[in-house]
Formats: sequence, structure tokens, C-alpha cells
Amino acid sequence: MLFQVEMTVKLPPDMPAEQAAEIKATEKAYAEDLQHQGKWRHLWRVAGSYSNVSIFDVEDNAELQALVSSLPLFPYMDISVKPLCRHPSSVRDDDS
Ligand SMILES: O=C(O)CC1=CCC(=O)O1
Repeated sequence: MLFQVEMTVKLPPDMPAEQAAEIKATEKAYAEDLQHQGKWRHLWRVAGSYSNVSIFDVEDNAELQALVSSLPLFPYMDISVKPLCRHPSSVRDDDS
């Protein structure tokens, strides 16, 4: 199942820089691992913001919930999720 996930990072302004850097580094490693596994198919920065638009390819809603709620930045993000399905006019054969 494909999901579009939009994440907006809102770190507390008073979070120490070292702590913020550590969380971001852990987040990066987690995101890279999920991309290598094929579960996090796309990761795009929304230009001009501290947001990303991502496409996840997971078994079901429960797996998406497990992955997203395990993100190190999860407590510091606003997240919206949209389920996706194939468009009848799509010519790509890899977007199922
Ligand atoms: O910077 C972001 O958009 C949050 C984030 C998601 C994966 C990652 O490495 O950073």
C-alpha cells in the first residue's frame, strides 16, 4: 500500500543544539535504512520549508503507523497521511 506522508518538523526553539543534531542524525540513519529496504520510496524537501513529502510503500496502515511513530523526530513533527492508489491514466508500471 502506498501512502503520501507530509512531515513538518517543529523542534522546540529552546532544545540544545547538540540534542537537536543528535536527533537529526538518528532520523537520517533511520530514514536511509527504510529507503534501502524500499519502504520509504520517495523523500522530498518541500522547498522553502522545514517539511518533507514522502511516499511510503508498506503492507498496511498498521505498518505505516509503526514506522512513522518510530521516527526519532516523531514527537516534534506535524504529520499528515493520504492513502494512494494507482491512477488509471498512469503510464508508469512501478507505481502500484
Ligand atoms: O528533515 C525532515 O524533513 C525530517 C526528516 C525525515 C527524514 C529525515 O532524515 O529527516
